[in-house]
Amino acid sequence: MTVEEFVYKTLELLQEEREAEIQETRLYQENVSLKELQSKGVCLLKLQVKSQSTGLYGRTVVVFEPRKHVAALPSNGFSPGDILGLYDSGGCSAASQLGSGIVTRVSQSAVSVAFDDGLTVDSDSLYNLLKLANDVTYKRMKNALNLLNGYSHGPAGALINVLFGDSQPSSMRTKCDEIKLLNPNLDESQREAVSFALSQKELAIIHGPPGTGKTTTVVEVILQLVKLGNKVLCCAASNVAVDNLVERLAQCKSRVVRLGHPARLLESIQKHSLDAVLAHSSSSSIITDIRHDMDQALMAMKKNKGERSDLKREMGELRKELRTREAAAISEILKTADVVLATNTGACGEGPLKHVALDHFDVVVIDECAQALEGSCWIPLLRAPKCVLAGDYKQLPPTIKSQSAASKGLALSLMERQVQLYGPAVFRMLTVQYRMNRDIMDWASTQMYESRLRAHASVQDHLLRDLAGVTSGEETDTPLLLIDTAGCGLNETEDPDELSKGNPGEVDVVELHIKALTEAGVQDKDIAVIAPYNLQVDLLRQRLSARHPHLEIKSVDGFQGREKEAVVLSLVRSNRKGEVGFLSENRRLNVAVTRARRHIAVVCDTQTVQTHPFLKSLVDHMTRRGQVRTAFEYLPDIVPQNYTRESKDAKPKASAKSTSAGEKARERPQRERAERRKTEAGSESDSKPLTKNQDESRSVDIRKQLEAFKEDATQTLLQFPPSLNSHDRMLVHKFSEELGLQHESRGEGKDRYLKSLHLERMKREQQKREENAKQKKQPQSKKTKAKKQTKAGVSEIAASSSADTDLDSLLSAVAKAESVCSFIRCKASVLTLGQLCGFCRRQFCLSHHIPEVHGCGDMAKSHARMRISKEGVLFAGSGKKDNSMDPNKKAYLHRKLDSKLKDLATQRKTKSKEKEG
Ligand SMILES: Nc1ncnc2c1ncn2[C@@H]1O[C@H](COP(=O)(O)OP(=O)(O)OP(=O)(O)O)[C@@H](O)[C@H]1O
Ligand SMILES: [Zn+2]
Ligand SMILES: [Zn+2]
Repeated sequence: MTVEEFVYKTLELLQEEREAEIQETRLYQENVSLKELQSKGVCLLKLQVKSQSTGLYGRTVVVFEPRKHVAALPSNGFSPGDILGLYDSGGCSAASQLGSGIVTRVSQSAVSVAFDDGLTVDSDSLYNLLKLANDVTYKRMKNALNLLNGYSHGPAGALINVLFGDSQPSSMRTKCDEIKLLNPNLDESQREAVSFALSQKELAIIHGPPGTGKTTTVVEVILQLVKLGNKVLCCAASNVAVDNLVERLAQCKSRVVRLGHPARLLESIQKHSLDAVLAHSSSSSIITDIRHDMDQALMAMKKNKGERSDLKREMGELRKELRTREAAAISEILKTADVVLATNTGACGEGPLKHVALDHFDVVVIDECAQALEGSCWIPLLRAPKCVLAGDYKQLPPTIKSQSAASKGLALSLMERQVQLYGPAVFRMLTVQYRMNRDIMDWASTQMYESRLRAHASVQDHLLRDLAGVTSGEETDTPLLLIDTAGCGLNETEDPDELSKGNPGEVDVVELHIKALTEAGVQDKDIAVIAPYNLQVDLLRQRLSARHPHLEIKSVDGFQGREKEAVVLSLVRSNRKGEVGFLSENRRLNVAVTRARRHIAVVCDTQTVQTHPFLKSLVDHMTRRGQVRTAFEYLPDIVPQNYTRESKDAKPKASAKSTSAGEKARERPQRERAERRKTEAGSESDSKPLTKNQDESRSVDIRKQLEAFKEDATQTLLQFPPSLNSHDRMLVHKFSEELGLQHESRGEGKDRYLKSLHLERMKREQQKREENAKQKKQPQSKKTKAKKQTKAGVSEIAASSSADTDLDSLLSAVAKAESVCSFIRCKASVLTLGQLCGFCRRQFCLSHHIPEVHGCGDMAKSHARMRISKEGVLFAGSGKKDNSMDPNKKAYLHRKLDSKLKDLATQRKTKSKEKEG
């Protein structure tokens, strides 16, 4: 591709992207409810002011937090440097904007925003924040691309030729194999990368997979370049990455200056910002004097209307003087600095860099290059004859709104384009990683990095149990844990209006696993919970944030560049079609998994996600190298899809019926087919630990044991030895569920055993216990847990006040209960935007209408299960196949199920009548 073609095409794609963004913003402001905006992560509603202060060179910094009863902010796409509009809680229309500011910090519980214009906020009011589209970036990219197109003389001529394939990259004549490293700890691959970067004449790429010390290497490259007398311009796509480099370089005593709005910089970095350096420079007192004079002139202008024109002239002169003085001071500062750092777009020619010559810099270093639009890289690139690009194009590319622009090439980063153009001749890969236990690393290494990664000895075997204060146990001894929800009916949400996806059942499992980890002594702050969907992130936060305030719960994209000791990944997707949505982006899964240092737990429906080969490779890896559990082990009361057990309060007699011999006989052939399918799928790849035959005979064995136990009325307990591996344990659970046997795991580690109890025997026991309890006249029913979370509903109010027979107060209580959300302590009005829960028939606001949120989760789940069994999915593992199920058979099952349900209902009615009578 020629420069002209590239520029032409990129400008067009950027335009398309820009239009998509504008279109989206317009949609937001016109048709979409604020609530929806919030769920898309572009706005935050009804925030209160936590604090406001003057800081940051005269700017007002306001910290916003959610209202008192909300534990955490909804998941959002806000990051430092974003431009936000401020609105009162009424809306987000352009007309009602109170001001705009820049995000300085975002945590799970607060957002800090710096406002330029002395704006003050009212600490009693509620505010909305909306992310504003920012066309400054576009303008700068467009400028740079146009400059690139017409580039004739400037320092980057030879570099441009290389980057467009017009001339081959070359290396320096003087070899520098005798570099004295400033950091003696660099490993072989890092040294090689440093020496390669120094010896290349125009282009060097450092490919740094997760945890391989890319920043460490880039810092060494920069320090070496400076030692050789080079002036370095160092850029990255994000403010965070730039600040990280500033911090590391400053530690090494190099003279650094950070360009950019001080509000966008980390506090520890601010002293290196141009503003701060300027304030401490020798010219600063003169500049302060001039500013002072200007302030006085301004005051005078306000007072003496008559002398205005004179004062105006004076102001003009002062302003001009200020500008020349400042320019001289800035120029001096930039020229004496060794390294100037900025974001790609911050390195534009209209900013402070206009005060240095175009050929001032010798090398441009771009970190995180794979996360930047190529257009933005051209802003700094035109300023030097050589560039060093660092990053990992196997992680997520920049976020692009327009799918079409992305697929037409906008998502291709400069780094990846060069690797495609020249191959190994222009890059060195870092191959020792300092983060992950090798069992975690191996999957990513094989799938993404040609099996070239090695785990450093300091991390290769590290486990959670090696952390101070953490006890050894099943959870903390394993680097890989797969919690399989297949066949457990923990389906993803199916709201067609909701663009995002959630999975409340997986939230339950994640909660229990977090509990196990923290009980073993792992600290909240060392655990990340990652989900690919914002809705799931919100459900997880609602459940976990209050109890674990330091637990980070984020989307995959929000975790790029980070690491945690333990990562719990909820993959969310669970559906009969095997749809995996944007989990199918391999790089997203790569990022998610490679955040983990010592432990990763993946909660997923293997049946659904295995339809995608890359996801399947992860499941296979975890099955082979790690522990596998089924969600049954976590949620003992979930019902497998093959086994229709009625709701808990029904009588045991009915339950015996539902596993009648006739029904079992009908299920068996289907189950066998499913098993066959499973082993066939396993044998397609060589990934299964057991051969097809071994696997089959193993499962037949276990099944026989369980069946024999069930037939034998003399036995009440069957124990399995602790030596059972995790796959076998899963089989025990699966078959026990299918046969209607109660089962549980007891003990820890080696002492662990699994026991199965005959369900009917258990029920008999329970019945006895219940009868005893009834005789003791226990008034409360056991199952009030769900109701506890909600306010007294209409029916309960009626019950309590009918005692007073005060009809008026009853009516007003009912009216009130109907106008506000029924969730405890929530005061949100439901008059216009309420949602009726189909299970408890109460009105909830949009934050609380999801059954799982307000306590109807169990009912929703059993409802969903019911529907699934109606639709013909009758046993674990049948999720995909049933499309091809014989329609006659399906109809038959359908009728059968309906009549059974009717039976149960009449049984229950007569039972309760008996009780009353
Ligand atoms: N040669 C080395 N010897 C020992 N530890 C190292 C070495 N290089 C890097 N590390 C360690 O590895 C971790 C990651 O390093 P660094 O911060 O440079 O990587 P990064 O580039 O920011 O991360 P990533 O590689 O994920 O992009 C740090 O804790 C660092 O101390
Ligand atoms: Zn409800
Ligand atoms: Zn509510």
